[in-house]
Formats: sequence, structure tokens, C-alpha cells
Amino acid sequence: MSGFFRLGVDGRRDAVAAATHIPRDRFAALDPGSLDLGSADNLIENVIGTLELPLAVATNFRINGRDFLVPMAVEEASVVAAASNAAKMIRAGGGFFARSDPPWMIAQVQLTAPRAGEPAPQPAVAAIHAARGDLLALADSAHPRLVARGGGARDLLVRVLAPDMLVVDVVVDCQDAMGANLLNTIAEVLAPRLSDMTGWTAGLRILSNLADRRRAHVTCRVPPGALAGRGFSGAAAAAGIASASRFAELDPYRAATHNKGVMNGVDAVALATGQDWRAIEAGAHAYAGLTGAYRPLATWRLDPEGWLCGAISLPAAVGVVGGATKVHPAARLALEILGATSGAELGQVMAAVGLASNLAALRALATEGIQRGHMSLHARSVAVGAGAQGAEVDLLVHRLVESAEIKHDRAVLLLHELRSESR
Ligand SMILES: CC(C)(COP(=O)([O-])OP(=O)([O-])OC[C@H]1O[C@@H](n2cnc3c(N)ncnc32)[C@H](O)[C@@H]1OP(=O)([O-])[O-])[C@@H](O)C(=O)NCCC(=O)NCCSC(=O)C[C@@](C)(O)CC(=O)[O-]
Ligand SMILES: NC(=O)C1=CN([C@@H]2O[C@H](COP(=O)(O)OP(=O)(O)OC[C@H]3O[C@@H](n4cnc5c(N)ncnc54)[C@H](OP(=O)(O)O)[C@@H]3O)[C@@H](O)[C@H]2O)C=CC1
Repeated sequence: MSGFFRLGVDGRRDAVAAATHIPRDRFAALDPGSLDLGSADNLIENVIGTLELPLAVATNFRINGRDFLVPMAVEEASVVAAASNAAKMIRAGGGFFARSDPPWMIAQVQLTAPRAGEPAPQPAVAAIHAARGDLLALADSAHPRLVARGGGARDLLVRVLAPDMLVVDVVVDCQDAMGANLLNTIAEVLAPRLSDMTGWTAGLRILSNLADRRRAHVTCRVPPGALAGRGFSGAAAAAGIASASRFAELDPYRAATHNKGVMNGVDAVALATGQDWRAIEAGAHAYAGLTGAYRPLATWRLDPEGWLCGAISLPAAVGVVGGATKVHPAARLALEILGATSGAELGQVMAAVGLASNLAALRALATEGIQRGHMSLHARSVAVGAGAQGAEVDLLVHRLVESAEIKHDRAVLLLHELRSESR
């Protein structure tokens, strides 16, 4: 869908409707105000309105040989352009290759010693291990329909965190749901039994957002020619990107920014498709720090032929059922446009968009710098913020980019000049 961005909003809706076979009139779900106040009032508490964000579609994504139009909701200019841009380069190498771990999440029950100063965790640990089968069956009894769908409790581990504190981790296959509510129920069902059998006190009963058993793994291989740009060769860009990856692997200060670039894409897909983005953020950063040092989520290497090879593993606690996926009309349509049929596939798309977002940013940073591409698109929101309307927006953007000072005060001044000239 080359040139998709040059169409107007209506033209883009026509193109997406034609590509997805979703009836054109359904796109009204993306009109302003489609989340009515009554529904909003039922989604959260103390509602006084709704907050709208632009919803866009990223192009060029081919994952495991299948084409996706990827809905993204974000307030930052250039994020969608960057993802589409990098996906086009990656497509030149055959696209993204993705696989998923099983949809396993962890429910935690905290247990504390009955009497301070007399800790003896071993008998409690032994009692829990001995009852493993019964405890897994009890967990399954909380969700018979999940078990019927092929999900349910898979494993149970006991870890001694301190002489007077244990945690029981129950691994649960939650199929196509994000799983938080499912797992919290299981933790609450197990807690009294664990307490009875050990004599220890049950504390917190909640899922863990470190979804490291449920990762999406995505790789890609990009021919250097696809990375060439204004005034730089593909080989130079590829080498610069591999070096940028090493920088992030060696320095947590850089890794944080590197991962911000990854999350530009991941969060935008999460928001558009009605996911719990706080859970995804928490999981991603906890995973990035799991080895003790904070690490980049996506890495890049040159292979012997000089192609650029990228890889990402992302905890993917996402679902195509439950949460807000059925309540928010725009999220519902976004999921339909994406056409992901399972939570695992949605996680793979998110990881692919994270990898693409990272590639676009690193390519710009390692060559011409971020400002040309990013700031020229950011200039549009600066122009609107300064009060430009209709045809004034393009004219003001042009002048702002020419002035190389894309700032609010400058935009107000240039808009004033523009209006005086046309009087
Ligand atoms: C901004 C571009 C894409 C321009 O890139 P360009 O070279 O001017 O683009 P092009 O005209 O050659 O077009 C190439 C493709 O890009 C897409 N594209 C191109 N323009 C548009 C547009 N207006 N709207 C939508 N899509 C666009 C589109 O897919 C197009 O293909 P086509 O449709 O022509 O076949 C490029 O410079 C770029 O990728 N820059 C990176 C920008 C970026 O990473 N932004 C994120 C914000 S910065 C940040 O938050 C993170 C950071 C940087 O700190 C992370 C880090 O440090 O690692
Ligand atoms: N720390 C955190 O991250 C926390 C997050 N949350 C919130 O929890 C919500 C997510 O919890 P979650 O349990 O996913 O959501 P829900 O409870 O909304 O939905 C899951 C339910 O969907 C039904 N279902 C239908 N089809 C399937 C399928 N194919 N696979 C799996 N389940 C299916 C199941 O119910 P049935 O079997 O009865 O049909 C299942 O219990 C989010 O809103 C999140 O914000 C809440 C607390 C803490």
C-alpha cells in the first residue's frame, strides 16, 4: 500500500475497507465520540468525559508470510511513519518471522511465617510440593470453561524469598485472554488451602506482570540495499545500527531510550486494540532488567553477507477476548482490521512493530540524525498548536521546516506573518 499516507482520511478508510473486506460503514466506529458517555461511565469510575487520540494504520507489515494492516493509537508524530518505513525495509528481506511461547502466566500467593523469629520454611515447602496435584486441580476448578478450551493450571513452584516468606507461583495457560482476572481468581481460591496445609499466613494473591513464560519472539533479516538513504549507503547504515545495538547492550542509560523506541510501537498497538498497556510496559521493563543489568529488548547484528539481523523477545500478556476489547468500539474495529485470531498472534504483531520502530529510530540516529524525519512530521502538530487552520497548516509546516526551528513561539510568529501576507 505504497503512498497510503498521501491519501486523505476517507481515502485511507476506503483502502483499509477494501483490503480487509470490512464494510465501509463500520468505520463510523472510528469517528470522534464513538465511545459514548454511557459506555465510558461503565468502563471506569468518576467519568466526566472521554479523551481521544489519533488512530492510524501502519503499512508494509508481513509476518510469517501474512500481510497485516496494524492499528496504532499514539499522540507522538512520526511513530506510525517510522514503523511503516522500517516494515518496508524488513519486507525487502522477506518480512518478520514470529513464534510464541505458550500463553502461560503466573499467579502468585505470598505466604508469611506464622511466628516472627521462628521461621522454618522447609516443612511448608514440602507440604505444598506433596499436594501439587490437588492444588492444580483446585486451580482448574475455578475456571472449568478455560479448561474445556484447552487452558488451565500447568505447574506450581514454591520459592523461598526469605526465611519467613514464601511465594507460590502457579503457572496457568490462559489461552486468548490477557489473564489477569482469571489468574487473580485462581490465586484467591488457592490461598486458604495453602494457608491451611502449611499454617503459614496467606498475604497477596495476584498475578505477576513479569510474563516471561509468555513471550513473542520475532526476527528479521534486512538486505543492506533496503537501508540506504539520503547521502548514506545501506552498508554504512547497517554497520551503524549494529553499533547502536552494542551501545544499548553496554549502557543502561542508552538501553532505556532504545527501549522507549521499541515501546513507541508496542504501546501504540496496545492502546489501539484495547490492551492493558500498563501491564505490557511493566512486563517489558521487568524482563529487560531480569538478568540484573537493564538490557535492550531488541538487538541487531550483521551476518556474514552483510545483512542486518534483528531480534526481539517481548513478554506478551495480551488478549483478543476480555478486558476492554469488546467494550470500546474503536478497539473492537481495530482488532478486526488487524485480523489477529489469537492472543499469541496479537503478541507477535506487537513485537514486530516494536522491532520495526526500533529499526527506524536507529537507522535515523546512526545516519542523518532523528530531527529531519521526526521534526518535519512533528511540525504539523506544532502548526496546529499555534492556531493554523485548513490550508494554513501545510504552508506553516513548510515555513517551520525551512526555518529549522520547530517551536511554538516561532510557529506563532510565522503564522502571524503568513496571515499578514494574505491580507
Ligand atoms: C519519518 C521517516 C519515516 C521519514 O522517512 P523518509 O525517508 O522521508 O520516507 P520516504 O519518503 O522514503 O518513505 C518511506 C516509507 O516511510 C513511510 N512514510 C514516510 N513518510 C510518511 C508519512 N508522512 N506518513 C506515513 N508514512 C510515511 C511510508 O511507509 C513510506 O513508504 P511508501 O508509502 O512511500 O511506500 C523517517 O525519517 C524515519 O523513519 N525516522 C525515524 C523516526 C522515529 O523513529 N520516530 C519516533 C520518535 S523519536 C523517539 O521517540 C524514539 C527515539 C529516537 O528516542 C528512540 C531511540 O533513541 O532509539
Ligand atoms: N496486574 C494486572 O495486570 C491487573 C490487570 N487487571 C485487568 O484484568 C483484565 C484482563 O483480565 P482477563 O482475565 O484477561 O479478562 P476478563 O476476565 O475480562 O476475560 C477473560 C475471560 O474471557 C473468557 N474467554 C472467552 N474466550 C476465551 C478464550 N479463547 N481464551 C480465554 N478466555 C476466554 C473467559 O471466561 P469464561 O471462561 O467464563 O468464558 C475468561 O475468563 C484487564 O482489564 C486488566 O486491566 C486486573 C487486575 C490486575
